[in-house]
Amino acid sequence: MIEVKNLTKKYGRRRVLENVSFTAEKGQITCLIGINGVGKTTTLKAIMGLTPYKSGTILIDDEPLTKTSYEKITFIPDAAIMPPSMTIRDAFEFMKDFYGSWNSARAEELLAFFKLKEEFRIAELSKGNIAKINLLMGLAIDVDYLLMDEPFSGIDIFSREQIADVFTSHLIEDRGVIITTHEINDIEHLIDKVILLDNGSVLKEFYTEEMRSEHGKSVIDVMREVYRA
Ligand SMILES: Nc1ncnc2c1ncn2[C@@H]1O[C@H](COP(=O)(O)OP(=O)(O)OP(=O)(O)O)[C@@H](O)[C@H]1O
Repeated sequence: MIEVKNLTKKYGRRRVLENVSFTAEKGQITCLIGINGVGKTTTLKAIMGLTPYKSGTILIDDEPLTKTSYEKITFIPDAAIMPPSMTIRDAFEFMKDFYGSWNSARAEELLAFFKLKEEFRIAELSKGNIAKINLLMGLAIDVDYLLMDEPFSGIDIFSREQIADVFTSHLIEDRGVIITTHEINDIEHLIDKVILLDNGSVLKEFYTEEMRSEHGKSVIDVMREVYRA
């Protein structure tokens, strides 16, 4: 489990996260939702140790982030992560050399799943295909937790559907996933847990199934209540 407790972060004098607390379990998809600039990416970066924070605790399977926890967790950003001059084949070779836990068989399977070819060059990929390659790179490392920043943002409906299919396939296995989004429509059915953020604070944390069965509300219903209040 990933536990974020009372995370507070400032950029200069500006407070961008204020006592943010939530948990994300293994085997579940947790979604950080909020409009642009509420602090979703900053939260993911703090979990990964990519940005310092003022106060708070972040635990991964009950332990603070250390060199060994990096074997447990990976971050999939929303921009190209590989140099544009590389082909997908070069990128695979790079990842294989860099990560002991690179799973070549899974990478090949994902490449076929997304109907991409090894000879494609990163520079030539569309935004949707960049998103697929990023997802592929993250999923092909054998880690327990995946953090994904806006995996569905700005890409066409068919690519979204393909990416969504990965979330319901064996390719995710029993890993814990945290994704950020400001558009919930297409992915509501995939999500186990929701964290609603606003102005750097958690407004509400809930399980989607519980919300549906006990209160008859969808994520969008709850968002309307919370954000319009
Ligand atoms: N390096 C930085 N220096 C100063 N301020 C920053 C920096 N990075 C982010 N911020 C500010 O911190 C706040 C939170 O940014 P963050 O990127 O976490 O938001 P977000 O919810 O991920 O937004 P988006 O949906 O647009 O990606 C924003 O107001 C942003 O302007």
